[in-house]
Amino acid sequence: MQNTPIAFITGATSGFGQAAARYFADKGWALVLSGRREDRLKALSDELSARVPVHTATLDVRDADAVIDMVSNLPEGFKAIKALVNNAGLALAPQPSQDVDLTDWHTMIDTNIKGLVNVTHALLPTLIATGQGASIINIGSIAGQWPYRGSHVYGASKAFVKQFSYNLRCDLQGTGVRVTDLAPGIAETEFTLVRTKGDQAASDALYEGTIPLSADDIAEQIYYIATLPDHMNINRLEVMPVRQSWNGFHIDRDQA
Ligand SMILES: NC(=O)C1=CN([C@@H]2O[C@H](COP(=O)(O)OP(=O)(O)OC[C@H]3O[C@@H](n4cnc5c(N)ncnc54)[C@H](OP(=O)(O)O)[C@@H]3O)[C@@H](O)[C@H]2O)C=CC1
Ligand SMILES: O=CCS(=O)(=O)O
Repeated sequence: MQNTPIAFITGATSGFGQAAARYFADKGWALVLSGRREDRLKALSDELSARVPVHTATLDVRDADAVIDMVSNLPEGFKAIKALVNNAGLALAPQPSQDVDLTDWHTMIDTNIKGLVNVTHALLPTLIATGQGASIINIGSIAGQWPYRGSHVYGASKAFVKQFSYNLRCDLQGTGVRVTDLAPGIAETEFTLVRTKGDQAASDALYEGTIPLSADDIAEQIYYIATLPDHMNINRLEVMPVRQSWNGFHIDRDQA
């Protein structure tokens, strides 16, 4: 266990986080896994702990005190984190800004921005102690780079993730800790079910007739970034499926 690298993954109950937990376990990493759904954490721990050491904690990343408490009480053998995967996040309200409830905007800011900041702040001393080869992998999005209708605060929160990642790199220069903004495009997970507040038909329709990224595709990229040679840092990695590209500008025209 002494030389076993440890990954700390937020949002491990579904999608990218769950796939990353499995991927890192396959490669022999020890795992600290968190999310709000305790039953799913337990099932994942039952599945993986026969192969690698696993510590789980139910955690809402929006709760800064709970994050500090969890990180300060990591059990022996799970303290020397090598890779932090800041993955917990969500989009809400795909409709235009003018039709969105303010609470949905607040939830995205509290989770995607403040939650990611809470976890990063709590783990920075540990990651700096690990030093050379440590990584912070922040899950951004193409929405942080490219505007589209209905992206509003979600895209803006991921633009924060991008710039925070770059700025962290500046401050961590000399510590050996790498920072990456991994920005996926359309990927089939529970993401759209959450975004549409449980509309399975809308979620299915989004992914129908195309080939989106899978959670496993992104897990592989996360692992690739975490295991690069110590002297290499990928600043930002944007990944889309081949069947996704950009839209044109929208022009508002008078009716003929
Ligand atoms: N799927 C996609 O197309 C893309 C997704 N992303 C980003 O990838 C990340 C993972 O999303 P994805 O796997 O697709 O979606 P899922 O909905 O499948 O997974 C989201 C995960 O985040 C966790 N989570 C959400 N809110 C909180 C919270 N307050 N505290 C702790 N955990 C939380 C959920 O766990 P629980 O509910 O148990 O707390 C769940 O494990 C997100 O940051 C998302 O923005 C980026 C680009 C593309
Ligand atoms: O972050 C999610 C990808 S998309 O829905 O903005 O394309």
